[in-house]
Amino acid sequence: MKVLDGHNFENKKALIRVDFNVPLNEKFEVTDANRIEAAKPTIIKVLEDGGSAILMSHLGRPDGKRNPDMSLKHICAKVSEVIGVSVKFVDDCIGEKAEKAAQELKSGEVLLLENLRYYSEEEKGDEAFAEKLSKLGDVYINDAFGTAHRAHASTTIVAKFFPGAKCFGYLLAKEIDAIEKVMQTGEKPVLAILGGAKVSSKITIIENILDKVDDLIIGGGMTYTFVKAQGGSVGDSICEDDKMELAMDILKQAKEKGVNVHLPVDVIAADDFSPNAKTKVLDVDNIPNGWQGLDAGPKTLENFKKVILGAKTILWNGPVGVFEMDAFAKGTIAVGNFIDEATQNGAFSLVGGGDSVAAVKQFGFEEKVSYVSTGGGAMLESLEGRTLPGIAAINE
Ligand SMILES: Nc1ncnc2c1ncn2[C@@H]1O[C@H](COP(=O)(O)OP(=O)(O)O)[C@@H](O)[C@H]1O
Ligand SMILES: O=C(OP(=O)(O)O)[C@H](O)COP(=O)(O)O
Repeated sequence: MKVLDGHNFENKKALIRVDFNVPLNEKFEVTDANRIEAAKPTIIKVLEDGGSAILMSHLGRPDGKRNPDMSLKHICAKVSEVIGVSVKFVDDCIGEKAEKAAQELKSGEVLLLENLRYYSEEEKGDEAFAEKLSKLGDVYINDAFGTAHRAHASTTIVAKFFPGAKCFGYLLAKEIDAIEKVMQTGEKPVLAILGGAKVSSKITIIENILDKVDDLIIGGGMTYTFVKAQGGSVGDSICEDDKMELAMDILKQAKEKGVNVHLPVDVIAADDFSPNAKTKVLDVDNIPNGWQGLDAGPKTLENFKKVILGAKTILWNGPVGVFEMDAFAKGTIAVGNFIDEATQNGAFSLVGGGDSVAAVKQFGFEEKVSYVSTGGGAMLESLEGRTLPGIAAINE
């Protein structure tokens, strides 16, 4: 892997693609600086070597127009605070103004460029636009894992203008390493816990990981398609009838590959999809009409506990219940606690993909698992086994 450590940035201007696509409140304040903190080690390495850092990112989806609500100037103060260096801002990312600001940058200084997506050329992966970006730095570093699944000008195309002078930042390297630990080099038994709403959105991941794991826990809304496919009654639970054949095929493939699949045996069922619904514990395959399964039941959690505590490598993607409602969050919290215990016992645990991180943060598991990914879509695509264009561009 072409990592940062092999480079010395003394007197170099490093053009760094970061993912500062962070949430802002109505006063345009950063409400979660995790992605900024995650990019800090790379920026500090460049500065400590005696180089300067030019940071480029997108924020939101302005669709090729200058939208002041999505200006990166809103986050400049936060970046300064996190990095501990006063960050300069220029209200463009290409052209004379940006080039002048980059030129004037001295060793130890940091410049933040305006939103890349103010130009439609960014998302189109336009070569001329990428070349203009490349004029700003001597070296290109990609540290934007959250955007590594996009073949955009700043994440992918720009790399070709830096032959021999491009590398991954520490964050991207850490994300790649975490994925490899689960998918290739992890100590056995390797366990994947897949939850979330629908089978259809996880199917490629399931098929890909069947070759990598020893155990697979399936939870959340996906459960009911598997249960109904095997002849169970799921009542009003979320179920994709058109995916039942696929569910049976997954179970068959798992058997052939020697993967132990663990499905819920009981559920917390509710008479309404609401926080105030009446609830009762029911067997997963005997849910009457008028009731729907919204969380894992007690026997299920006992089973999950054994499997999780027996695992040495754990991947967790997707909640096992409707965690947004307190009444149906217990299963997801319990799974988080079991993963915490397994991690304390020496297992490696990775959480990521989609909105999984939201659940982990809500319940304070961030510090308790080995690694929480900074990428939603990028992690999902990695778990699907796809090569991310942002990663390929550095390796080429
Ligand atoms: N039994 C269930 N019935 C309906 N929705 C569920 C159930 N279990 C989990 N969910 C929902 O799944 C959603 C997350 O699904 P998904 O987006 O696929 O996960 P992720 O984003 O983590 O990959 C959550 O909003 C959660 O409420
Ligand atoms: O936040 C992001 O993606 P994520 O919400 O899937 O983690 C990235 O910054 C990518 O943004 P995009 O999905 O607008 O290309």
